[in-house]
Amino acid sequence: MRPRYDVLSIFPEYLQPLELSLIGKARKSGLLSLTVTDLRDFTTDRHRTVDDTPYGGGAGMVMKPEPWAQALESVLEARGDADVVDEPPAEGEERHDSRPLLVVPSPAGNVFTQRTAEAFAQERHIVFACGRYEGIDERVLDWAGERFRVMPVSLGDYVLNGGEVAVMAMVEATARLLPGVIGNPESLVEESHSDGLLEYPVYTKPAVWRDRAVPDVLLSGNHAVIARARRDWQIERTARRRPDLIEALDESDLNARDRSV
Ligand SMILES: CC(C)N1CCN(Cc2ccc(Cn3ccc4ccc(-c5n[nH]c(N)c5C#N)cc43)cc2)CC1
Repeated sequence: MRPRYDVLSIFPEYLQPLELSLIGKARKSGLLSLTVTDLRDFTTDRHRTVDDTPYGGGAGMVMKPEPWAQALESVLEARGDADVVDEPPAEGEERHDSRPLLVVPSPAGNVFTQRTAEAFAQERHIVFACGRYEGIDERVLDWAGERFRVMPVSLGDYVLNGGEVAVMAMVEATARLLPGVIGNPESLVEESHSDGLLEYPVYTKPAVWRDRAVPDVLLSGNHAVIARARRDWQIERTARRRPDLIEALDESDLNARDRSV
């Protein structure tokens, strides 16, 4: 599967860093397709207006619905597989919903986590709608629900000025899970959050740096003991920095991790 990601924004240049590094290489080697489109290309007035005053009053401006509908319809037409018919579901399986996923970054969205990134990495086509101002006219999300699976998503409990930063993070967190994007897939296994715990501390040469030595256990060559030490450091670090994650892991889960070392 070659996933397709479309990003709609009034600041397309904001997404240029996605042309760099591993994601840029993945695009160039055809592991994924990423297209960024300027929402203003779907306006009709000479000022290329995308916003207007809010009904009901209040501070700020709201993004007009029509440019969004035109842009989203254009993305659907460009899919080129509009006539794709979903294969009938196998016995006992749910019917596959081939509608693309429309991710709408929002302070009011469900929080994006590693689980969300893993789910996104299974998607054939994701459209990311970067809002600005006070947000997008709510009717757009309602209208889009006829053609997309609509998912409001928040990067976290803090306020940004728009959706672009969130989309950068989501695309990176998702694309790095795709086969072939990260050189060594092993490095995906022991990452923070991949197993519910924060990752262990890492060290490299020199063995002693500014009077600080690498923990002896890492120089022992005993892989079972090293693995055990790393697990202990993960649990200790998680308990100290993210006790909420420890609570989310039940006792048997933690013990199972210990047994697996
Ligand atoms: C009372 C009245 C003056 N209040 C005014 C502020 N309102 C909340 C409000 C605040 C900022 C923005 C700016 N903005 C526009 C599109 C957009 C997309 C994502 C995010 C965003 N922020 N934080 C995240 N984790 C996000 C994600 N993902 C922010 C966005 C939009 C909306 C609440 C009402």
